[in-house]
Amino acid sequence: MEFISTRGKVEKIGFLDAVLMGLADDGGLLIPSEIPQVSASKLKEWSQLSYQDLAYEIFSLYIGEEIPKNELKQLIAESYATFRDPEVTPVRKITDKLYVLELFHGPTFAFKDVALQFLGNLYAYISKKQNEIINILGATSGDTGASAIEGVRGKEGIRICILHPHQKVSKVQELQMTTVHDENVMNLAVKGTFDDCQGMIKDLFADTVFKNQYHLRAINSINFARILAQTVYYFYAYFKVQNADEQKVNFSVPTGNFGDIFAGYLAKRMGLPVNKLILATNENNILERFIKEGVYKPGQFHMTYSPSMDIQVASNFERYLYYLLDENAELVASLMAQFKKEGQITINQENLAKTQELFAAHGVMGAECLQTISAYYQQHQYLLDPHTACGVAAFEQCNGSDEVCITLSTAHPAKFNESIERCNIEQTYPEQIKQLFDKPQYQQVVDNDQDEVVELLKKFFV
Ligand SMILES: N[C@@H](CCOP(=O)(O)O)C(=O)O
Repeated sequence: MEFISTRGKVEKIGFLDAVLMGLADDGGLLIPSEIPQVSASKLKEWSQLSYQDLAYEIFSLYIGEEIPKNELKQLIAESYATFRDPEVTPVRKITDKLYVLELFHGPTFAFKDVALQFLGNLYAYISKKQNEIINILGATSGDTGASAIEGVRGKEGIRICILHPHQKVSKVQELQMTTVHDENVMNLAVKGTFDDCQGMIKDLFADTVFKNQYHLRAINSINFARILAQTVYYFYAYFKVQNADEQKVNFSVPTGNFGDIFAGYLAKRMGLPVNKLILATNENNILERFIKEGVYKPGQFHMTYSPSMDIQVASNFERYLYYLLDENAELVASLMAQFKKEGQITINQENLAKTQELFAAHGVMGAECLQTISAYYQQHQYLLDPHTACGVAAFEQCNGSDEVCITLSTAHPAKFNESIERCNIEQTYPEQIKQLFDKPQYQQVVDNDQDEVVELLKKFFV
């Protein structure tokens, strides 16, 4: 399998090089040169597999011979041995129409662990095998940071710096990142928004001289390995809910950076018979507006009950755009340049219709989010975190009467007690989260200033 850039200006590279490159050197995003196709008979075989065996089958399609079979199996086994549920990502039936795919059984109680436990181990593997320096630079609106740090903390040959928006993540998210006092970890709290943090790291990755000199590696979903690992649970969950009366299966996906839902899109393109992808978001609803109106244009930033989705510019939108525009890299490059200059992309009616055939969207406002948490707690004794609540509210808006829906539960409610308390629900923290409150924090608060960040990175990355 070879990888190319959405902007068409990068030579084809293999999987491991794509992982190391992170953001494509031409500023685009890496994607497989062809999407592997999975036949109906293969899907039937796969439906019987454990999570780990399924991950092995799917990863192999993209990794080929680059990692020997036994070593890949070992990497997968280690990555999912840290999960608290033997199924890794179990599916719970809530009603006849609604299933919840619990993605929060990993070390940091968020879906990011599913990919980042693997990517952390993969980086350690590459560092050892190829003697590569791995200096990770990432941006987070709360979950990715903690999960990436947990994935690589203490690992030899790896350093990690995470930028998060100061005081714009939940207390537990902040503690998960900043109570880590390992020598290879640096947390920068930027006085700005997640978009500022993501903008900064994207600029630094696009500066190929700086990137290569400091061996910058990505853990955000700009890295294709993240997307790949996240496709696995779409297959796994689909197989769990396939029903006797063969109702269509939708997925409702809380999303900010378009990465998780893009993984679902990729699964569908590989041959998984997903019906509709329901995009759930909050007041920061650029993606909802794109799906409903065909205009991609950042709006006003809002702090919400679901801070991980407080994002205006969604990284993976470019990957979708590439496929929507029939893999026309030149057109993608010119539209992205236009976006940089004019701050907006508008697609034509034909492409809007294509988008709406596959996606539905609902931006869930604060009151609706809290109402959904309360209602599901009272009626089904199931406590949703605020992001999952947005997913469930979007399911209620967008699911058809002859369809079932799997909502991705992206995080454990204990990560967002600020919102849960507003519903007058008292929850018990898992022990790992309770302990965080007694630990000292290590972070540097910095201005929203790229030069200041660069100076700190130069000292930290060797
Ligand atoms: N919601 C994310 C933002 C970063 O997204 P990613 O999928 O590109 O890592 C977070 O919680 O940090």
